[in-house]
Amino acid sequence: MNNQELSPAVGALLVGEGQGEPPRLELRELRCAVAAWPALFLPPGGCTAVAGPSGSGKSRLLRAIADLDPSEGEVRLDGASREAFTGHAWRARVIYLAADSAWWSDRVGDHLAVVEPSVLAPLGFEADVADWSVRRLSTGERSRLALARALALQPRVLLLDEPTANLDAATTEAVETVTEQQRRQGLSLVWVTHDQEQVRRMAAQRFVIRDGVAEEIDS
Ligand SMILES: Nc1ncnc2c1ncn2[C@@H]1O[C@H](COP(=O)(O)OP(=O)(O)OP(=O)(O)O)[C@@H](O)[C@H]1O
Repeated sequence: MNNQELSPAVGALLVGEGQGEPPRLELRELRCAVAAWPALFLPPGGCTAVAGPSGSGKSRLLRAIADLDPSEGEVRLDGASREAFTGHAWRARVIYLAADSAWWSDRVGDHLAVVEPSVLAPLGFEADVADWSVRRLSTGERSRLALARALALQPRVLLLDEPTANLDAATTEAVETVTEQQRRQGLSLVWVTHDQEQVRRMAAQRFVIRDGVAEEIDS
């Protein structure tokens, strides 16, 4: 088989293999109950966008990568197989950020591993947000604080499920700025969005789920 016969994703995978450094996140033949992702090569600091019709399996695939749902296939982090991690250790490094975040205590600060002003301030919060009640949060505040909560755990990969769907333009920009900052420090992102302008701004790689299969499309 020559390189022209390879899908773009598999081609990138082979290029990455040749460079010696393992990808931050690598998928081979990942399959969950409703969809499959044949190949993904995501470098440190990289961002892959995922689109597809409602119900096509975007959330389920992200949950499968995070090991929140059962799946088959190979998932690697910095070259290490997911099987080498406990579920808890994997999910601390590969965090799934749901579109509708769950909160288990009424005090915001109880959810933050650290109160990090350099993350909270660009998202529009001061450190006293730790004392806020979760019940008072608007939808957009919940989304932004869920992002801050995830970043406080210093993940290696963040799986973002429509993180700006409920946000206005200014707040969307704040989320993109914070995630860009984190990418410069090596955080890798898989970003589900229907916003094509956002895809152009954020992602070098793009996948679309067609007939239950994530296919790479030209960037
Ligand atoms: N726990 C579950 N058990 C069985 N089927 C499920 C479960 N969760 C989701 N599904 C189904 O799997 C399919 C894919 O759902 P998923 O939430 O991944 O879609 P999506 O592409 O993220 O859609 P949207 O853009 O509307 O959020 C849907 O048909 C959904 O009804």
